[in-house]
Amino acid sequence: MTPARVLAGPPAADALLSDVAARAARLPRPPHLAMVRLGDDPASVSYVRGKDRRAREVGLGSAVYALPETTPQAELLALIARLNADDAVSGILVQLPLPAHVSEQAVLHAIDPRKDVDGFHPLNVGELWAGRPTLIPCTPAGILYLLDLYGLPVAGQRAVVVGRSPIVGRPTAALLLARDATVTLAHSRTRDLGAVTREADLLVVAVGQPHLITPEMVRPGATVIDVGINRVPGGPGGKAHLTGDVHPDVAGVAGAITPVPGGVGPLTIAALLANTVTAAEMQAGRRVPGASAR
Ligand SMILES: Nc1nc2c(c(=O)[nH]1)N[C@@H](CN(C=O)c1ccc(C(=O)N[C@@H](CCC(=O)O)C(=O)O)cc1)CN2
Repeated sequence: MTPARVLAGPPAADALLSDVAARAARLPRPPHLAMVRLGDDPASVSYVRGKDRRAREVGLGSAVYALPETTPQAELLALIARLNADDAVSGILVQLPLPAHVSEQAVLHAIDPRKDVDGFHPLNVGELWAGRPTLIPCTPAGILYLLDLYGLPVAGQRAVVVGRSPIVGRPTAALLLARDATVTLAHSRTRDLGAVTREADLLVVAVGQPHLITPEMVRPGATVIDVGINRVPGGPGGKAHLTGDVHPDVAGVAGAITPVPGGVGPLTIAALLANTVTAAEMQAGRRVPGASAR
């Protein structure tokens, strides 16, 4: 069997970002993204820094509110209320995960749904599941953009999503359904996972378990989207290295596959900036909400 086509994330992210820059330039003022981070978790620091840098590169305004890990929930909610009320702010993002003393639900519910560029507010979640256009979580939006850019079909495909997280698994299933795929959502209690994944024309894996998906679990020729970002020991110089939820040997069976790193990850940031421009367009009365679920 010929090795799988590699679906590289960076060129797809660049294509999306050039569209973001063009749309931002057509607005009366640059869209502005406000990001809130609590604590100094190295991965969160790096992701927020990447979002801030990319935002500025494409002509968006960006501000990072880096708060101590011990910040009381009430203080965080007060900051969100100020950002909600500030007309200069187009989009608000609170980087996850949050420290244990802060309720993720309280925080995500507090963000104005029109500025919810992560698509995590229950109103936006509900609109997505209803199949209506709305602000869509960034990794799922990035996955669909990647599939479209590489010309891979979605409508009518048997899609299996492994993982039911609110950030990736659930919204990806909703989005694939909105795009007319036949969707199965598998999870940690799914019996005979291999039998389920072998049914997939399109397999999306987002569980955070290194190499969970092995070649015999994949239908020959299937498209495999690996969302796992696992830091495991054994990299050069004894350092940790990144690996996905999909075993590298799956590339010998699949028709197309995303690498880790350099697959879906870069699309997450590009999709966030696309959502920020969408939010700004909506606020400027230039766009019907979202218009990107289908
Ligand atoms: N408020 C949010 N919090 C989190 C989200 C989110 O969408 N909104 N997603 C993840 C983290 N994340 C963005 O925030 C993110 C994850 C991975 C990447 C990425 O580019 N990954 C690279 C590898 C980078 C590395 O070395 O770690 C890749 O896959 O090539 C970007 C953004 C959780 N929190």
